[in-house]
Amino acid sequence: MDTGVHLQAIHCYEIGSQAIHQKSHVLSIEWLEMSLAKANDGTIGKDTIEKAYQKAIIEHDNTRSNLDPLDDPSYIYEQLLTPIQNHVNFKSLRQAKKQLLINEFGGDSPDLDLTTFVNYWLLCSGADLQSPANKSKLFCWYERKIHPYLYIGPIKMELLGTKPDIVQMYDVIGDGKIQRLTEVARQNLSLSRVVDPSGDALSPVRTSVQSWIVENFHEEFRVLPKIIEILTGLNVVEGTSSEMLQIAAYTFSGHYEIHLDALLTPDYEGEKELGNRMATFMYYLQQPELGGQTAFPQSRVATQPIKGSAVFWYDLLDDGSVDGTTFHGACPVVYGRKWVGNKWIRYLDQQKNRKCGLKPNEWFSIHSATRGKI
Ligand SMILES: O=C(O)CCC(=O)C(=O)O
Ligand SMILES: [Fe+2]
Repeated sequence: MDTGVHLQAIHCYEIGSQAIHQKSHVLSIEWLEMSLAKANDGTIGKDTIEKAYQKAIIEHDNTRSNLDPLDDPSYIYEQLLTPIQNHVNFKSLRQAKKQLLINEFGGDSPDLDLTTFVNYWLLCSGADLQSPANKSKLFCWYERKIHPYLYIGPIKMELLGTKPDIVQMYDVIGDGKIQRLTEVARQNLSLSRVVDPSGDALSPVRTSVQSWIVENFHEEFRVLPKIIEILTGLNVVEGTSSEMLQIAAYTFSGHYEIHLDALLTPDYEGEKELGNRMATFMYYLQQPELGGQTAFPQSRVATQPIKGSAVFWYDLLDDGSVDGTTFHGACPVVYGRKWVGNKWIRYLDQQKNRKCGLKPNEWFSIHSATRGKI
């Protein structure tokens, strides 16, 4: 959305300088870079900006050196910037950082590393991180084959990323149902929590409100899990093979930093009986004007929160172990409101329908899965 209002070099400088005071290192460096890029507008001397910029880099690197890298990666870059800045092959620090992220990306490590974290923010800012080779594997199609129902009403599906596969399905829920779901959810909203080892916790990592809907209690919603069964080929029976429907709403700046949906605390309620969260089917129920994408750093894609669509991916590998490449996060909403509905599908009840893979921990491949593999 272009509002037609543009910041001048001096504005970016002011913001960058404030950010230095507040020790927001990433922000200060990026705003000062922006100020440098605009310096020709003559609103402030280039030397002044340059001085502040060097100061920001030194402060960043000092902080970086004194910190346990996993302490709080969100306000520092994952590497010292001074040596990169001195590297002759790069025209700008911004370009160097991007290249480093891309070089370092792609390892199989299931751990949340800093690159994953930074890529989340890059994706949220609209960066295109998919290589042409990646993109050549993507496609979209009308799904008509996986269930007889779809012969009459095929569903538009799009493979948006691979490893892990991320599929968006369009027009899977209509405006009437969306309105009713949000009405019912509103009666019972509370601040979102995250699952942590000591139980549920409020956290700045997740800033939204949410409520749970038992679809079975509402005649009008009973059809919803059945539709998900048709679309995914999985069993989606509430309480047996899936959880209740979680509705969450975000307003300005609301976000959910990268996380795994699969549960890592083995004695978490319900996990033993139902198995872990095997797959996520997430509806977009209301579309913000700007922001609010869902970023998948490993697949290098951010899905757009298009109302009425849903995003689907597997959180576990074939053998039931957690797929550490499924880190994802809700990007901050910049303007407007966003509502989503999460249906988490559990592992154990799927065994009857699902063919085992040939390797012990194979990745699920969604387009072949939806074409009848499972
Ligand atoms: O809102 C989104 O885009 C993602 C939400 C999410 O990942 C979650 O609730 O687990
Ligand atoms: Fe999630």
